[in-house]
Amino acid sequence: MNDVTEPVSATLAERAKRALGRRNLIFIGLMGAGKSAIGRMTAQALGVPFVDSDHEIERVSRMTISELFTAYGEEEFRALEARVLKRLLRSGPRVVSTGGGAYVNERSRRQIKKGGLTVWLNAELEVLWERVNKRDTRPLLKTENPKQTLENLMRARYPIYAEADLVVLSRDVKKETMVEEVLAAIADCKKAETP
Ligand SMILES: Nc1ncnc2c1ncn2[C@@H]1O[C@H](COP(=O)(O)OP(=O)(O)OP(=O)(O)O)[C@@H](O)[C@H]1O
Ligand SMILES: O=C(O)C1=C[C@@H](O)[C@@H](O)[C@H](O)C1
Ligand SMILES: [Mg+2]
Repeated sequence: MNDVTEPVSATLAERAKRALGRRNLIFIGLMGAGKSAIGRMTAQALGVPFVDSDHEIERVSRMTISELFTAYGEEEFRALEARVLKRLLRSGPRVVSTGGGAYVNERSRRQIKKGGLTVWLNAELEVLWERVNKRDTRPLLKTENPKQTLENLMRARYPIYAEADLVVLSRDVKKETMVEEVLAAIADCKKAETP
């Protein structure tokens, strides 16, 4: 238990950093929720390193996510994702943004839960669709009706994402506002750090 009273002058970022301790902050949520964009800015605000599992997978494999799906299929991609996450989560504190399907995979979910505090960027379909329909880099949305596919993924995944420690509603507000809400959620989080 941390029963040290925070000085009134501590900024939101300082309070969040203290609450996070040595844990990682792990962003989860659907494609377009803002895990990469908001994750990077949150790391800057906290003054801790940022890593993005999709980017790290592309770096180590020297292939794009789309190429990996085409060459090896989703199952192999998930196995690689789990291996990369295990390494990224080894030491904290860091901000780790995951790919949209990572938390849905049992092996990765176990590692993520063990690896730190999870924050789900929860977003409505229209918000996600507006963001993802501009690019065709997401292999799971290369279907006849990608908006319907996105809705199906929401139905299947939202009950699982809901297991996160923290939930922040991702919507069309300034990214800085999103970061502030994430920091406030961490600062108010009652989940104690295990030694
Ligand atoms: N609050 C916001 N307002 C406006 N645009 C946003 C906001 N948050 C994120 N975006 C934009 O939405 C797009 C998708 O965001 P981002 O790439 O961070 O999503 P993601 O959750 O990492 O998706 P994926 O799972 O596909 O990696 C980006 O262009 C990003 O700049
Ligand atoms: O939602 C998903 O399953 C995915 C999301 C992306 O971040 C990538 O990890 C990949 O396109 C799979
Ligand atoms: Mg991303």
